[in-house]
Amino acid sequence: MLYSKVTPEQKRLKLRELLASGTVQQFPGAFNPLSARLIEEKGFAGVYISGAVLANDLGLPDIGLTTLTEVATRAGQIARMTDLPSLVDADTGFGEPMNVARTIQELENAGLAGCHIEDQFNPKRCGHLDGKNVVDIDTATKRIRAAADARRDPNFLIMARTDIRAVEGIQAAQDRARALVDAGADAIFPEAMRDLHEFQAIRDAVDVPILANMTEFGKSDLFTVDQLQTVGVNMVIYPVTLLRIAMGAAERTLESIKAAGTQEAQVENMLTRARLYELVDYEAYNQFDTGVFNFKVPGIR
Ligand SMILES: C[C@](O)(C(=O)O)[C@H](CC(=O)O)C(=O)O
Ligand SMILES: [Mg+2]
Repeated sequence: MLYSKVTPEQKRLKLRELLASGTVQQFPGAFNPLSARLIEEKGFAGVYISGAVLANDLGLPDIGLTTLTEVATRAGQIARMTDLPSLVDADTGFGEPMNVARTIQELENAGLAGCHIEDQFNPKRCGHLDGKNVVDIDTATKRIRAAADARRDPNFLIMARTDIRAVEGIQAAQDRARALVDAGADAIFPEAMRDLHEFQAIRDAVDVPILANMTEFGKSDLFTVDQLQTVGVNMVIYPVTLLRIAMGAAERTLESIKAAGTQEAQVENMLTRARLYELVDYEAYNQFDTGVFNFKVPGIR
């Protein structure tokens, strides 16, 4: 009922354990707080909170227009719905290294288990689009050092994302990954890897956990967990999958209502009222009310 009773500290510890397990951990992207509960119920390891989803949900393109306040608020709303650890996309950290430091503390306050900070220039863009640019090594490492120094919970995961592969190639990505780890990154997100060999190259370059971004319509094939396991990936995200599916269903439903004059044909595809109530734990609220308001005190009429 209400929100998760697992504390942010416990979730961060859990994330560390998951990443140390040696098996690929799946983190689907929640597109709203309730979908985080669905992700947990279906047995996934954790929840990813995508910057693209957050921006698109507001009707904005994913080009760094969302603010720290918007991201921390929404990420906090999602994280508190689940007992699982949540990893949030903090884009380029929302400014200069000092802003990055503040970003980390706000995300800690919002109950996140960790975040990733990338080395793109602003305005940033989806890592799977062409025409990206990255900042120099000095700026990139300063962002990560500021992030690592700012956290108050040593288990809050600072993941460094590098977008350099698409600009300078896989060798540059290996070099940058090493430098980011030296600067204090706990994990590496190598963006827009072309194939499994490239994930292997990053695996060979660093000792920390690495993430695979299995976003649809991007530069990578959609590898299975078994494939990713063979190249030593620790965590896989499906960042925009649920939003794409939900919006696809919404579009088809609207067209069908328009054409048929009723939603009748779509009802079988819907989450039922009963299932929706189950997800929001409606029954527990009924019980809570009974306990609080239906008490009797002897002698009081
Ligand atoms: C992972 C990502 O950063 C996101 O915001 O979810 C995006 C996903 C996407 O646009 O498909 C990315 O840059 O890969
Ligand atoms: Mg993003």
